[in-house]
Amino acid sequence: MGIILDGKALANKLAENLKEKVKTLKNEGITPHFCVINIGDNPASKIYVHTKKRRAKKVGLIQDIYQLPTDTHQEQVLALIDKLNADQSINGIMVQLPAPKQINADELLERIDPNKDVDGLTPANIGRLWLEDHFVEPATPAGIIALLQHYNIPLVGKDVVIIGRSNIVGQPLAALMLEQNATVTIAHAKTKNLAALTKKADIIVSATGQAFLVTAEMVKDGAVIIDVGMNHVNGKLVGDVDFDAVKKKASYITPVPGGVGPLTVQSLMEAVVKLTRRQNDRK
Ligand SMILES: Nc1nc(=O)c2c([nH]1)NC[C@@H]1CN(c3ccc(C(=O)N[C@@H](CCC(=O)O)C(=O)O)cc3)C=[N+]21
Repeated sequence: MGIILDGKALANKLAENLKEKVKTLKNEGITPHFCVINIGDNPASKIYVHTKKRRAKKVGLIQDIYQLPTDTHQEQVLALIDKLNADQSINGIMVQLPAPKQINADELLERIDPNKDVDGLTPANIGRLWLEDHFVEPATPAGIIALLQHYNIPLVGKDVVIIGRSNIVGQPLAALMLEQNATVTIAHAKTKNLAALTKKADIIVSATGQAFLVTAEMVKDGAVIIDVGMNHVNGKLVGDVDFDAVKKKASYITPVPGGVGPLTVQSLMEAVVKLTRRQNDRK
């Protein structure tokens, strides 16, 4: 029976440490200040933005939310990003994804000053990630690495299968795990035989948005299971993994909710503080 990787508990613990760090900064006259740009009324985004607001307040950060209407023009958002880039009092900027159809999200991300890139999603910071010379990491991958570290689950030499190749999860997580000397395979919708890959994996990470994608038959005895999925099934939040069945075979497994999600938000807060310290020439 697998041990539950309690992301919520770890996020709370890390938040306490971060709060102390922020206090120290405040005593030096520095209060980390970041901005979230949310375009339109995606219901999931609304929830995340509020979760962040709560967490930011708890840790002592200043967070501004720029809620823009669904029909906002690309140029308006670019102008806002330019303004925030130039504003010395702002330490971090992020654009909540997904954005409405008329918006070119890649162009928005490219416009963010890499030094203020809380999400680590600008081309410069994605490049630095693969060069193993990074100062900020995308939040969900950073949270997953923190979770594995906390439970003393090593990555060196492990066979990892990541299902999903998104810019915000699969790809950056592959870079971070490779950096820790794991052998990483990224599977995706066109992968020929997913089960053949996952059956051999020491660690499986699923980030697809397909409920019940990962079944017990696909999992090796003693594997570590990280579920990044967020799916609503009959009004209930579930991940990509058939949790009850897979739990019996896994050595460790993350629940949904209470697993990777809370650590994503915590990692964002950590990134804001990291960037703030860096902008003020602190290690
Ligand atoms: N630019 C950008 N950066 C992101 O980091 C980003 C994004 N866009 N778009 C969407 C995804 C998703 N994401 C989550 C944040 C919190 C929870 C979270 O706190 N989940 C709770 C449950 C929340 C609930 O009950 O709905 C949990 O898993 O326990 C989940 C997912 C951040 N994302």
